[in-house]
Amino acid sequence: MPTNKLIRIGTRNSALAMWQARHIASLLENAGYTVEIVDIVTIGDKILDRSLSKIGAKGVFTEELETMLRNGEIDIAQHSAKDLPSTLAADLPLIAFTKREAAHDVVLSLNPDFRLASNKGAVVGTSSTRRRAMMAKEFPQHSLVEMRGNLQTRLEKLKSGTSDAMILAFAGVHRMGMESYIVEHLPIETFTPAVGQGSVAIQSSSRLDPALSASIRKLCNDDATEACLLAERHLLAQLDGGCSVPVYGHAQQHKDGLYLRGGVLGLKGEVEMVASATGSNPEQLGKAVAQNLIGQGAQTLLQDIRKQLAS
Ligand SMILES: NCc1[nH]cc(CCC(=O)O)c1CC(=O)O
Repeated sequence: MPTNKLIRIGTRNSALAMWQARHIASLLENAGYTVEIVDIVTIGDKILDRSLSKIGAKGVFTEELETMLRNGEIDIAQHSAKDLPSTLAADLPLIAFTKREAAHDVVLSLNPDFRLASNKGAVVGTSSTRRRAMMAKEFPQHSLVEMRGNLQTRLEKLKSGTSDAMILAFAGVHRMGMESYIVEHLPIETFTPAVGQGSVAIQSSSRLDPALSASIRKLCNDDATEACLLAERHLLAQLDGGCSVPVYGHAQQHKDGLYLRGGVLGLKGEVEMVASATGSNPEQLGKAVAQNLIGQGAQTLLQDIRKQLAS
């Protein structure tokens, strides 16, 4: 262990982010480090009256933590890997990805018998363009409402009758102990998760002591998850995606190598481009799947979508 035994972890202060920061803290404390959690309220947490796609800027949850990393106010920052832009500044690398939780989406409702397929027409809450597009494609009978805010806020909205059901990532629901509201687990094939969903990423400054950085990586990184996340993130970077456009990507370790499936949907699910491949090099795999999608016209579709979201 390096001589500097105190590690300061920067994090958003939502309950989910704090859970994740404590998770990282416990991995480090188990190895003898002392950890201080430095929590902040980000722009993304302050602006709740507009959808993320309308705020537009990438990194509304990450920029302020990046500044603190650069200033040396924190040693590492933890982020939901899903919330990270596909490309980061070269001086602020990701040094670890924690073992991924089940990555799928789930449906929450107060009605235990609620099912998306058999219900004839309900109000379903979601804030992501990916989930909206998938809903429009798979279950067009439902109407969709914006559900922003942290998971507790969204659960309160559900309880107050804002919607009959809502769609969330299993990972967050699990971490927040809200499983009792899950009425349906959505299949990875039709509701393929967002890039990075379910894993926690650790970002550092390139100025961090290399021995400390290596030690943090050793304690927190899961190699299999990292390979998947790198493939997914290279896919997203090639498409110039981000969490505000309806792009998905999910990699899994199969017997014959790393398998990556990715796609882009029109905002109303009216078109979909899908591609998949197997490989051993995450970067090459991500780029290959992206190239396939680009060959199908993904970039034109995404340009169109960005215009529609901006207006
Ligand atoms: N965009 C918000 C966000 N960022 C990460 C998670 C869930 C936890 C994870 O994917 O690791 C969520 C909530 C959700 O989409 O349901």
